[in-house]
Amino acid sequence: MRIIETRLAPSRLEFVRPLKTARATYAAREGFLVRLVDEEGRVGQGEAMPLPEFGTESLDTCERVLRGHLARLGEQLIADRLEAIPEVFTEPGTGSSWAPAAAHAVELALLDLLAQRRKVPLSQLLEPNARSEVRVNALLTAEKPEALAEEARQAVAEGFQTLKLKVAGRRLAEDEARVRAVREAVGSQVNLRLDANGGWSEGEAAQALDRLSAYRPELCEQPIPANELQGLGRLQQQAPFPLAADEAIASPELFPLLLKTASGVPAARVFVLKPMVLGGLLPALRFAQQAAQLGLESFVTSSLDGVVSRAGASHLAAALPSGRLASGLGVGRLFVREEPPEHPFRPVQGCIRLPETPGLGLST
Ligand SMILES: O=C(O)CCC(=O)c1ccccc1C(=O)O
Ligand SMILES: [Mg+2]
Repeated sequence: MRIIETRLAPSRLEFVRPLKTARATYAAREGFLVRLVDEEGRVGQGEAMPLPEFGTESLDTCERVLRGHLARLGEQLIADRLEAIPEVFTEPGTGSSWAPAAAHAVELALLDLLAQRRKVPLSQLLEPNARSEVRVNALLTAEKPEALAEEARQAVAEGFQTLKLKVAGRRLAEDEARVRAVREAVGSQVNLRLDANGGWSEGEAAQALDRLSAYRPELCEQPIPANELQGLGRLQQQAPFPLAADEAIASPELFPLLLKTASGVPAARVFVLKPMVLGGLLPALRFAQQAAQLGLESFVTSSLDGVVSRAGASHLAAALPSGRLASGLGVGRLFVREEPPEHPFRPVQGCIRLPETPGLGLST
């Protein structure tokens, strides 16, 4: 394929209310939307929404690198093969300019085009046996136990079977009251996922996981800081339920160490794949396949980004080796307004049913 036109537009998504994690509070998300037009007039869409706390480049670097990628795109003939796509935005010999959000945007727009050219949904370009729907979790954002319980009841009434709750950054007794309130509100059949965003020390985590296990969590994301891979592996050996590495998967260079830490065990039983952080869908898929061969599971989440990225992440989720764990892609309702406003990637009954149209399945 040949790219005959490229477009870059800034994008900003305002949260309905600020989202607090153990590490940061977000009022809005900012990034860029990319459009690539091929020689037959098809339009491929991509999006970059950097999240520097998770190891991506800054907004400024993202724009600079993205403009460079787009300038080079017009100068080459790109083979109509999956393997050819990464070569477009990995400049030979410049390993230092790792800008995953910029790479994600270009990769996604090219994948959208390639899938349209092959006349298949993006999920099937990634994996011929991709599933046709993905289950998603509801992200609960309230702070107090009573408000959380109400939010949880409402999510279950809307059809969500997996709820996710941020923990850490406050006293364990408070978190215990919050987790208990949610469990009591929804009963034993709903999956309750915890996310500490690295907010505990190893000792605190051991105590918290032990205490919170009484409420039967499905898993806990990132109990301790991202760089403590051996500590995470140790905690997982002791923990009464699965731990999930999230912030720890800061770049593809770490993949081998996550699957086998210095002590010989994997860092966790589950891996959270954020395509924006990993530089695209293809590196994320490759990692999930390696993990699955070792009996380790993965699920996909957005990094709180826009419709275009979540559409790509939904196709990736459908292509993963297993769809058992719900994906973190139901965050659209946290934003005041989205672009495009109408799209098929809104969960219905806790499920995103993938469009059958070729490519991403987003109108342009
Ligand atoms: O999983 C979800 O539902 C949403 C994704 C999410 O929580 C998230 C979004 C941005 C940054 C970090 C995280 C996280 O999982 O820690
Ligand atoms: Mg997380």
